[in-house]
Amino acid sequence: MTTKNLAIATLLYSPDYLPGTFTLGHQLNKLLKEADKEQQISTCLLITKPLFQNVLSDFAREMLSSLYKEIIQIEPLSDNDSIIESNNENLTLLKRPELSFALVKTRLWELTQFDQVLYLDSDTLPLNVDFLNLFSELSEQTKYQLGASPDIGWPDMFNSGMMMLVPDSETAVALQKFVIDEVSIDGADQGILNQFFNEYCRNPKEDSITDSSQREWIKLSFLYNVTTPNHGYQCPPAMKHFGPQIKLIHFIGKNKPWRGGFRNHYSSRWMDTYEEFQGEHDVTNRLSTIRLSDDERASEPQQEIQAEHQEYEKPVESVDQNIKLENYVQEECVEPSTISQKERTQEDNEESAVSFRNSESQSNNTEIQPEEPPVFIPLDFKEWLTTFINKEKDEKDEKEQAVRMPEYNDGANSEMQSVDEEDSLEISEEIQQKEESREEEEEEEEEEEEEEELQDLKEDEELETIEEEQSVEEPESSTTKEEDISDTSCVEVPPAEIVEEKKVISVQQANPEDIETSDVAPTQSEPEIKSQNQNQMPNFKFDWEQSDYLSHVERSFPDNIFEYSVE
Ligand SMILES: O=c1ccn([C@@H]2O[C@H](COP(=O)(O)OP(=O)(O)O[C@H]3O[C@H](CO)[C@@H](O)[C@H](O)[C@H]3O)[C@@H](O)[C@H]2O)c(=O)[nH]1
Ligand SMILES: [Mn+2]
Repeated sequence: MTTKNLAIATLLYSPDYLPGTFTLGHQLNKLLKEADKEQQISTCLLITKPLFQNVLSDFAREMLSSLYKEIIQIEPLSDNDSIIESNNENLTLLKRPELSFALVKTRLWELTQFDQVLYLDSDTLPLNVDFLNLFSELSEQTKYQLGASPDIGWPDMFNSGMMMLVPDSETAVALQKFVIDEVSIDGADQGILNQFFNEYCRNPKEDSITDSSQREWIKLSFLYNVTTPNHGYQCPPAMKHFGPQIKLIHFIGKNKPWRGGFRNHYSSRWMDTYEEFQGEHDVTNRLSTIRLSDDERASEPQQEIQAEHQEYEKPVESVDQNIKLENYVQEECVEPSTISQKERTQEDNEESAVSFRNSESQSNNTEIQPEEPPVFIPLDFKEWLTTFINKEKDEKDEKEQAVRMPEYNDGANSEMQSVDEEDSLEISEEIQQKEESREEEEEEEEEEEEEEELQDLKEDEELETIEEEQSVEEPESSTTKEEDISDTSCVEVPPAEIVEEKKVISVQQANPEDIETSDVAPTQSEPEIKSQNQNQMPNFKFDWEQSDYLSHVERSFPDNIFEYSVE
């Protein structure tokens, strides 16, 4: 009997998913060791070439290389731009423009050095060794088959965040041709892969593939890819029943556990694993170069960093024990439609900023400072900026760093390029002027919005008891009272940032003067405004996002991350 070459693979094409990629790699190694399958099953990371070579720091590259046995650098698909263009309409419905590039998952079929591959999104977390049973369950899998669990959004389709596949060059070619010829249902990989492998999604008339009838989706148990959040009406009792059998959890949607936008039993488990990874890989020492602005230094986040350091010195345990599975079943499964988004974010921020780790100090702190929720800092952001992103080029010229990208999706060059310095400065001034006048407009708008929100809040309170009975699709939709709730069952109400003009900004070293000004300017530091800013999560772009593919990737960060200076 010949032994099969098996692999578990994941994908990374932008640095903001690094925390997921690190945590997954760490967890995979831990579980493979526990199952004594380190030698039998390889791990590999598919990473885009420009990201690996030009964007990531040496430290990040080394870290990834130590976590994954193979680092496979991939190129965008040929015709990437036209593919993105043709899928734009459907992707807009999904409201996840950053996923346009996820079609590159079709390159998984090129990994013919392996006989079978288990693909996992970077936002997945295997919970125990049982997920490895997939290899024995599908030991007879053929190249025509794809193993995956149903998607909760449309259960006749599979979710493409966990897939068992048999790499095959012919399939890879056919699939990549299919991507060019067809429009994906969701504008990204999940749609197209379903259209290719899943008979429910095939269009016999338009289907130009010769042997498409042989292709087959093998429906796997949902326990192998339990997606969260899940607001399905069956979720609470099902979670109670099936919860202990879950093998892998998948944090779908825009809010990822490392972004801190939501919190439940599983995001806490993810956070514990992330901390465990950091503790074991000495990431905290790298973080010590972070310098906060004077104002912030005296306040909570700095203490939080110190607390983090102390935390890593002792063995990591599951510290966030106050969020238990039962709580998840009772509170998190059901959409808390009675809480307005604003209140929700405020709550989340208070919880997150106080500390994910220190549950004791959490209650104290929220009691002490109920009026002033501390600034929420996405932990990972500090790492991207200080540790994981190659900042060398930028540091040469501070002015250059202040250059703002001319237009969203502008300058779509096929190669990663650095902006010409002089041009950049001219553009910078021009953009700065535009930005200033837009900021003024935005301030006025914000004031109006504030008034509206106050009104909304009152109405939300009145509606509270009625809404408790109703199931609403997504948190974002719960505040938009103008929308007909019945319409939201399928189509999510656009969050503020989608409607808003796209903001384009480059990451720059925080200018101490700016920080002072912004500290003085009360309009920006009002807790209410901060909370509002976080709700809106505008889309920022980094200087290095000038390559062709990265120009399509939208960013969502809270405004206040730019208040931190970095040495
Ligand atoms: O900016 C990004 C976005 C995605 N990814 C990678 O691509 C994967 C897919 O993106 P993700 O945010 O995980 O998508 P989901 O929220 O899980 O959305 C669903 O829809 C996507 C588009 O069809 C599918 O790729 C997912 O598997 C499916 O679960 C991630 O896990 C990463 O591995 C990046 O590296 N950078
Ligand atoms: Mn995912």
